[in-house]
Amino acid sequence: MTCHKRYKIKKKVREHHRKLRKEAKKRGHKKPRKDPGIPNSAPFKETLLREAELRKQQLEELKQQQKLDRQKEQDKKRKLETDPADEPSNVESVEEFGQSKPKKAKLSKQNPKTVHCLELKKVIEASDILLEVLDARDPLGCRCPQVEEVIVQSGHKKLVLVLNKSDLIPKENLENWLNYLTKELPTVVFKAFTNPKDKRKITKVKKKAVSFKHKVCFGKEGLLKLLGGFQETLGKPIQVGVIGFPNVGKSSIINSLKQERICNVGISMGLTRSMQVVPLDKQITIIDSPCFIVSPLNSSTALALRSPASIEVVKPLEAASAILSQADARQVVLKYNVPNYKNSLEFFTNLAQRRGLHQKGGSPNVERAAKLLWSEWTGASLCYYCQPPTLWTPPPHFNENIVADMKRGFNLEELEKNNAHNIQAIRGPSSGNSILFWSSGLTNGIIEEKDIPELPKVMQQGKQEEREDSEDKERLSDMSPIEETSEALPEESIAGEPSTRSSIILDEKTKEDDAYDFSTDYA
Ligand SMILES: Nc1nc2c(ncn2[C@@H]2O[C@H](COP(=O)(O)OP(=O)(O)OP(=O)(O)O)[C@@H](O)[C@H]2O)c(=O)[nH]1
Repeated sequence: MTCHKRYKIKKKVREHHRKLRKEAKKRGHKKPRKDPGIPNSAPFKETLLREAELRKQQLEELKQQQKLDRQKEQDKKRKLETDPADEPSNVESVEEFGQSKPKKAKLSKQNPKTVHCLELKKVIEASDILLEVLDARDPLGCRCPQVEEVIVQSGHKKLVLVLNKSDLIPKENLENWLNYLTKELPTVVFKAFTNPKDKRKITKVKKKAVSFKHKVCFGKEGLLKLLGGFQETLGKPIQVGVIGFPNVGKSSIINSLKQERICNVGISMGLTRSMQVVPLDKQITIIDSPCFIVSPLNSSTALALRSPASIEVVKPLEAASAILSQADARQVVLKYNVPNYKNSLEFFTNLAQRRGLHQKGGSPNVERAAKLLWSEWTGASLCYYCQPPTLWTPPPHFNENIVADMKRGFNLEELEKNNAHNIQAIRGPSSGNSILFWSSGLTNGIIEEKDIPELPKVMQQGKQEEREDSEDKERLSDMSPIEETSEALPEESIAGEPSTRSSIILDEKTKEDDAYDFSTDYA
């Protein structure tokens, strides 16, 4: 927005408020007095604030309940009005990437978990090699035994582990994990290209200037050589599927390999919703996939860290408390610069005060503090690490024959050399600067649509509306990807669009500014 337009709006708003005040004065209304809150000198201020916070939460829960009840009633009414035959009952078969708009619209009407499962199965089916991407901060927690079992049972597919985000863990820890994982499967140490301006809002003009050519990424050559070598032994073009839990960096790896912003990347979990085919060269094609669906039977920490927020309902306070319970309290206190805590509520109260997260009246906003911690632990900058188990025990779906079979056809010596070189080159944090975390182990996933638990009807409807909204956004983004995504996802920029196009859009916007009509737009 231009300054001219902004100042014009501000002026009009001031005038409008002045007018309202004048009218209220004429009618004899006085401004209600502001609540000064609890004075600092009051005894038990903390307890009182916490009680107030609890009361507010209860009130919100009540409101939520009422909203759900209202939705239930509306749902009933709608059901009576519409023809039940119109409802999507059976799962439609998903078309290939590049599917037509009406088919996309049909997909969006399905349970998103079903769509994820279908797309994932398609990716597994279409691939010769599957790259299971693991967040180096919790590699075991990013492995899904159910998906691995399907790949092993297929008999002829290869599984390779990619230890991504290796810049976020200490070097010794990275070495230990590499030693542990290579006992089982070929493992590649990787650090994908990430946008340094991840957390800031980037202007559209700056965004297009970001080039991949000079950005730091480790493990690309090693991975390409590994895939190239395998392709040569096979003697035919290969398809490589990239799979994993949300936010582990699947799309970032593809972008790094391609040196282009070809896939959507972002801090929000579950961004990729359908498979995307990216040809690397004539011989190798990479396929991006939506994330695994987490089984509700997992521990609450696994659910908090691995559930895509776009399709799962997770309460921030519960999720953050679960994460906190498995982190080293001493290091957490040092990292967040808060006093020692006895329970998670006390920690979040302290954190909210420390970060200036207050509600009206001055009470600490515990909910926002919990959200902040949760987003940091699922995001892309917090350094934490887990220790690998002391003894290597193969998962039940692996035996020695399978391990040997999975390694056949790869040049493992070259891979080892590349990994050693990358470990030396990657600058990770020291163990004092990162937080020790106790992993919950392998995370169970759902691969068959029939295993997906049914959502309560009311929630289905809520999610349906959300999806329709995002479908509309998608349609808009088809017209101008950079424009749209910059507003939806300020944290991370998205796939490449010819730079001229965004500048045209900017020009058009600037022209529009002068044509702004306050009386229609503000009213
Ligand atoms: N520090 C660091 N951050 C990374 C790395 N790789 C990816 N990220 C960040 O992790 C976040 C998630 O990356 P994505 O590539 O969108 O992850 P994804 O697995 O495709 O996510 P979904 O589409 O949600 O399944 C982004 O903010 C990336 O910038 C890495 O090697 N190091």
